[in-house]
Amino acid sequence: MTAALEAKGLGKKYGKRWALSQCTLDIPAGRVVGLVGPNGAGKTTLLNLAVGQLSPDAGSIRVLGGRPADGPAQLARVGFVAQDTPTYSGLSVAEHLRLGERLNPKWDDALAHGRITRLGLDPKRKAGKLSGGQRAQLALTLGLAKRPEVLILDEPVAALDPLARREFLQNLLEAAVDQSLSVVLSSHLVSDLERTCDYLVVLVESRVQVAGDVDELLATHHRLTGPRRDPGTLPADQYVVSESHTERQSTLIVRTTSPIHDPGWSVGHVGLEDLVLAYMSAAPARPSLEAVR
Ligand SMILES: Nc1ncnc2c1ncn2[C@@H]1O[C@H](COP(=O)(O)OP(=O)(O)OP(=O)(O)O)[C@@H](O)[C@H]1O
Repeated sequence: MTAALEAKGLGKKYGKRWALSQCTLDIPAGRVVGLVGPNGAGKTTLLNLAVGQLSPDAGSIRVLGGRPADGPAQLARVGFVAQDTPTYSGLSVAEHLRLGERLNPKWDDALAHGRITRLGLDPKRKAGKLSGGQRAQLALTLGLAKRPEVLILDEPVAALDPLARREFLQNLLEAAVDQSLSVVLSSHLVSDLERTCDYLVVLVESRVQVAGDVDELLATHHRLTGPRRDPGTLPADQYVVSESHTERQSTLIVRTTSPIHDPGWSVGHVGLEDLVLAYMSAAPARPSLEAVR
C-alpha cells in the first residue's frame, strides 16, 4: 500500500539554520495520525513540506507516492488546514464555499452546505466576524469538502474551547471513516490525540523518536518500578526510553515485545501522555525507533 507520507533524510533550512534535518518517516495510508513534539521540533515545517508550501533543502518527501503540489492532480489529493486556520476575512461563509467549488475539481457541495447548516454558521456572515472556533470549523469544512485523500491539519484545535474541540475532532473522525480519508494532525493536546488518533509520531529536534500504531505502542511500553538499579543491566530486548531515580528507587519506561519476568520490578501500564512525555524528554541523540508494521 502506498504510504500517506514518506520522508527520507528530509531537511529544510531557514538561512543557515536547519528547521528540520535528517527526518525519516513512513506513515501508512488510511490512518488518523497524531504528530506531537515540543515547540520548535519541526512539525509545522514538516507539514508545510508535505503540502508543497515549502521545498526541501535536503532529502525527499512523498505524499501518496507523489511529489507535494506537483500539478493539479496531486493538489486535489491533499487537503490542508494550516496552523492559523486561514480564511479570507472579507468573504462570507457562502463565498468561501463558492470559492472552494471553483478551485477544487472534486468539491462536494452537499457536504459543505450540510456541515455549515449543522454547525449553525450563517452563510452570509463574513469570516472576519466569526469566532476563532467558527473559523476553524469553516476551514475544516473547506478541507473536507475538497474530498482529498489525505487531510493535513496543523494544530487545528488550539483556538477551540474543550467542547468545541471534542466536536471538531469527532467530526474529523467521522469524516475520516466515511470518506476513507488519511489524516495527519499535529497537536500539543495529547489527551485529544488519544481519543482521535490510531497512529502516533513523536518528533523531537526534527528526529522521529517513535512512530507506530497507538495500540501497539501502548502494549509494548511498560513502567518498571523497583529498587535502584543501573538501566544498563537490563536485558538487551528492553529498550529504556526514560529513567528517573531516587536514592533507593528506580522508575523506568521501557519498550519491549517480550514479557517482563524479573520479580524485582513492579510492572505498570503506560498511558499515551506518559509515553509521549517519556520520548519528549529522552535525549534526542537516541536512535529513532519506528514500530514494525
Ligand atoms: N519562517 C521561519 N524563519 C526562520 N526560522 C523558522 C521559521 N519557521 C520556523 N523556524 C524555526 O524552525 C524550527 C522548527 O519550527 P516549526 O514551526 O516547524 O516547529 P513546530 O514543531 O511546529 O513548533 P510549535 O509546536 O511551536 O508550533 C524552529 O527552530 C523555528 O524557530
